[in-house]
Amino acid sequence: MIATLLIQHEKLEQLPSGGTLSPYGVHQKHGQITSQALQLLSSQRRQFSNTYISVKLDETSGVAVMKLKRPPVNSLNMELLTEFAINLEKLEIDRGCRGVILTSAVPRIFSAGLDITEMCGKNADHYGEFWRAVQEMWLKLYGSSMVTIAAINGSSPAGGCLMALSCDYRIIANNKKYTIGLNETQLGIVAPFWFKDIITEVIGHRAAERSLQLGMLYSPTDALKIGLVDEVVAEDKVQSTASAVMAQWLTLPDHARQITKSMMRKPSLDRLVTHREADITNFVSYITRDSIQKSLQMYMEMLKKKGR
Ligand SMILES: CCCCC/C=C\CCCC/C=C/C(=O)SCCNC(=O)CCNC(=O)[C@H](O)C(C)(C)COP(=O)(O)OP(=O)(O)OC[C@H]1O[C@@H](n2cnc3c(N)ncnc32)[C@H](O)[C@@H]1OP(=O)(O)O
Repeated sequence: MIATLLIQHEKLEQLPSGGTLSPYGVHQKHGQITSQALQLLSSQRRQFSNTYISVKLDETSGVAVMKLKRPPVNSLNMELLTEFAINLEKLEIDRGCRGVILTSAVPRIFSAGLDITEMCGKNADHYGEFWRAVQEMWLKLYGSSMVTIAAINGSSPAGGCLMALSCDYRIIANNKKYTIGLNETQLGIVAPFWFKDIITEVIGHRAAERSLQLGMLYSPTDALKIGLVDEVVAEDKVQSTASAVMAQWLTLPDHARQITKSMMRKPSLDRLVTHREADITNFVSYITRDSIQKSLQMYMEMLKKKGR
């Protein structure tokens, strides 16, 4: 028992931020064994935090709450994406964790999507590396065998919406100011095929086509109407609803649910895995176009003006 806990704890030890997805060891430092074991046995919660992600795992329920914490808008830069993938992988291999609630620590924002500054004014190698990190985040989240619930406590455009779409269930706060959707065309860019595939899976072909072409951002109630989210609840009920839904999902045997989830998601995952390198090459050649760089720069200027 103690040995298992020690290994789990080692798996969950804080990794330095900005690390890579390389495997990490499970060797324990001998001098720390007793105190760590005692600490673990007396506590049902484990927490760890990186620069942009915090995780709290409740060992009694087997549910982790993962929060994005990159103010002002949780835009997804390379470091956050990498930390996200590492933390999710750590939870994935932790036997004590069966479900993850994904939410934001930043008021009024779930995530503003990909950090546009990562896609502007950099070189091709950077864009390639960045896109690989975006793919990795998605493969880990969409491919997770755990129950994943998005507790959307703020606006969630583009890449933020993709994260929510990749979860098993979406709960959004009932606030007209919050919007969610894949608005890429409004930036003058195209959502890649796997963004398109996932929104189509969730809301159906007709709604996805309209939504993607027009780069639509929906209020919570409109998002519910088209099935982009599963539930709209009062702002102060988002977390408790997420916990209640999670408890319901976790009443099912993991084995049956996981195989079913995998059956449903495997074709989309395989499509990206098979075309991963081509997708990176495509992204780099697309994003380095002068016209695309100009569109993104203009969009950033517009955002900055609006903020003043
Ligand atoms: C043919 C083949 C095609 C292949 C295609 C391949 C690839 C291309 C596709 C790439 C996919 C892209 C996905 C994305 O996620 S792109 C990002 C899209 N995101 C957005 O459009 C959201 C923009 N932001 C907002 O709408 C708002 O900021 C907000 C999230 C609603 C929050 O509003 P508010 O609270 O009023 O905050 P501010 O607008 O004042 O923003 C505060 C500061 O944050 C900066 N900001 C905002 N969003 C981003 C972002 N996504 N990236 C970087 N920075 C961002 C904003 O400029 C403000 O900065 P300042 O304080 O310095 O002025």
